[in-house]
Amino acid sequence: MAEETMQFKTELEQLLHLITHSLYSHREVFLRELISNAADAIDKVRFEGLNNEEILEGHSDWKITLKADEEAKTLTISDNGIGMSREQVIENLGTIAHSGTKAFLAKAKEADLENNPELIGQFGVGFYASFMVADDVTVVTKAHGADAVKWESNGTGEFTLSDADKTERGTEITLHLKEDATEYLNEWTIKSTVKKFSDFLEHPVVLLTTKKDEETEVEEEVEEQINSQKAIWLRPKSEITDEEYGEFYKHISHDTNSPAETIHYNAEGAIEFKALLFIPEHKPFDMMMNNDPKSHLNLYVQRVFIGNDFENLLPGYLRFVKGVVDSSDLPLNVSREILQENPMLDKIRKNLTSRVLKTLANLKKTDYKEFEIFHENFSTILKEGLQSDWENKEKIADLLLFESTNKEAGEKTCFADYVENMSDDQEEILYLAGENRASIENSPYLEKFKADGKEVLLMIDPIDDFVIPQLMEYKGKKLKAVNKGDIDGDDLKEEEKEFEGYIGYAKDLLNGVKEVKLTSRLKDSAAVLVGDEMSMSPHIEEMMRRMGQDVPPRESVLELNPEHTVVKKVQALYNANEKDPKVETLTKLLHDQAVIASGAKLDDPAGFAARLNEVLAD
Ligand SMILES: Nc1ncnc2c1ncn2[C@@H]1O[C@H](COP(=O)(O)OP(=O)(O)OP(=O)(O)O)[C@@H](O)[C@H]1O
Repeated sequence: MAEETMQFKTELEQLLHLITHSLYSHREVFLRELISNAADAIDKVRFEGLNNEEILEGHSDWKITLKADEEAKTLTISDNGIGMSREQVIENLGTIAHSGTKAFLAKAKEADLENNPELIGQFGVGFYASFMVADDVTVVTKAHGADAVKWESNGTGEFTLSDADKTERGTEITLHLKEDATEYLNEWTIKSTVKKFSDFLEHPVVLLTTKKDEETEVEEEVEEQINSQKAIWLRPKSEITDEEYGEFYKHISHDTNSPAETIHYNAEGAIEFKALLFIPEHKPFDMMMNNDPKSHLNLYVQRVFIGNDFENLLPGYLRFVKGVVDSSDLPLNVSREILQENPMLDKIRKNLTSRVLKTLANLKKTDYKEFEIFHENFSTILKEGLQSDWENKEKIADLLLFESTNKEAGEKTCFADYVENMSDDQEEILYLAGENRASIENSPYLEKFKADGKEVLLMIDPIDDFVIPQLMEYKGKKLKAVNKGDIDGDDLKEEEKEFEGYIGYAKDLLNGVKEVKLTSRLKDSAAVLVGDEMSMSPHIEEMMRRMGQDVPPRESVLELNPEHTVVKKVQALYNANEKDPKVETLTKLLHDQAVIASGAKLDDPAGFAARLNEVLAD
């Protein structure tokens, strides 16, 4: 096929511009990216070869080869992996921008890219990192059953494709190094960079150098393996340094920080596997950018990489956990679909889940400060487990921290401490969910409990209102939202007789109110709206409306404080003359203020303003 010139996709062009113009420091990451692509390509062909040996073409001496040519100023990275067909080259290296590219571009603009070159890896733009060090890149590649093809570009606007005469499957990437990047021709630099980033890679990384035989003066190529190739998760814990764990974590997570916790163990017994898991301290960028609800641990079977998309390896609510699971009990030569169904995976999941939860519980006990950082970043995700993992509900609940009426803003407590501090006569765990602490800490819903000296948990994470009710109870104590349903001892049946007429009037007058009653739950406030036990809190309804979702009309109970001057006044006015227009104005105002205090929005703010002005002018 004739030579063909094609345009990069717009986003890729922008990306390349950024890479070539902004990235001068930490450029060594290009080698990590290219070597990791080569390793992925080998994993892919090896995996496909399990069921279709033909594809291997008798060529499975897996190897990633680096070769520096001082004269030509080129560094070549080659592999005998899966290779690419012409169509795949066009797609992968030019026209399809990975979903993360846009996000990367947005982030790169605001971030100081020069000091954060890790962004390159975090957004899956790996191959293009080549242009940090090269002004011209050539890719020659051949896939099984396809013709070899050559891709070439100087990273500005377009790339060319032409035929190539490569005969063996695999990919060879030649970087023509920029004048200021020739250090990557240096043997020592190459070796130390590979050691740093790719030492644990399962496949050998070899360096080809030309050495002159001192006696014969004949030049010959020498091949030297430069990575130790020891899968870190297979090595004994005692031999692994924190740096090694840290580098490996960064490699698989694309995080730039060290993990909060490292979990490394061998499971033995009913099922045998090795796991190396990391709990991050902060949310890595990729997690902030996409909302994938699944976990992605890397699954190996007898050291062969199988994939990172096995949903039943770890539940979605632990998706912040990064790591590797390697099992020798799972069958190797079956399709991914069949493997996905294997009941062993469920056993592994149970084991991993309980290990992660135990580690978090231990972190909470031994390093509360570190745990708080973890909680700040990941508790919203963790809470999803209250809904989906009934078996571990209480263990998850034990890991949750909440603000409370007994603590200063920002200070947290947990269910266990709450229950510990409950007085003997208190039967329920009380909580109030809202948008933020400031908007709920003076809420009328809390008045009675404050007066009685009872602690109320203040739940200000938007997910709380959805998931906390699912917990139902903790250590036998029922959970009770103080703005929903009845509360003990708030009935004022006797007094209600006196207010009977007015209560009936108010109920008929007000929209969205299914019942009006008197309450003793209020001390300073005049009125409050109370939802059904199972209803959503008004602030959640508000949030859903803002997201364009349908919210069914709410029917609440309006509770009035018979001790309050305004309530007394309106009742007296009603008794004197039920047609007095002030009765209507004041009743609506009582309702308006209860709506505002509940965190909901007024249906008719202009009407409220008019009513308020009427009263003020009186
Ligand atoms: N050595 C290679 N052999 C075969 N295919 C390759 C090779 N290098 C890159 N590719 C293909 O090109 C695609 C794009 O590579 P690139 O490094 O830009 O992103 P990625 O590897 O998918 O993402 P990430 O870098 O985050 O892992 C790869 O997904 C792969 O399909």
